[in-house]
Amino acid sequence: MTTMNPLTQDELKTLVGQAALQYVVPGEIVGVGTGSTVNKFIDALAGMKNQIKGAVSSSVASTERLKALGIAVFDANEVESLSVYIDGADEIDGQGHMVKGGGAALTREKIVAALAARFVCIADESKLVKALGQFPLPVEVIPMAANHIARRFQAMGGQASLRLKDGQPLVTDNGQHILDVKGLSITDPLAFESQINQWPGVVTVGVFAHQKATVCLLGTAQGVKTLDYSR
Ligand SMILES: O=C(CO)[C@H](O)[C@H](O)COP(=O)(O)O
Repeated sequence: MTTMNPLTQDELKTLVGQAALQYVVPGEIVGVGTGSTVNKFIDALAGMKNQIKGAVSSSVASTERLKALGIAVFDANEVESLSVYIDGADEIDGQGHMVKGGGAALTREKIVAALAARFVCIADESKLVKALGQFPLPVEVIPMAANHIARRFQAMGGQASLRLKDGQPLVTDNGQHILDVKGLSITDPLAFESQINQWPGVVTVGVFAHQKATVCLLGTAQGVKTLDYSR
């Protein structure tokens, strides 16, 4: 008897990246997220580039990949709305609320997601959680507010650290910094997102509850599972 090898995380990402093509509307512009799972989607999208008008991208990295594959990239200001936005997540719960920003692109991701009627999340099954909060929460902040915001998180039981790259504070595509916050309990994602977004100096908090997923294509050992959050 032969035993089947379980799929690697990379293979699961490829599976869901390809599965997301079914949500791309021919003739339209598609919203494209950021990250290693989205990279698989972008590679698959290249196979249907002649059937779409192009993409609106959520990061410099995704823009470069799209352009390298011959897919036209539009500025978000050039589009009024999108039928669909496709992106990964660091965590997704049973209601479609997500934590995002592991790739530091959360602000542009939220902007492009806000333009779209549907958010299709693509993720391997390790991202599905009962409650958000295990993955350190990314928060994009104005640099001069970083320490003040870190102290506010500390007062609510979190530990915030400035994300570094090559020993220096990481600078986002928007010229800002990222705090990664551990130890938070996010029991009400909608209320939490609204609360943190009001703090002076917060550009974007990485909880996506107001722009939650409509559908999640989850890569599992049994294949792609579709979680529908639209009802
Ligand atoms: O929010 C993101 C980038 O800011 C990504 O969607 C998230 O980090 C998941 O990335 P990956 O597909 O590489 O696991």
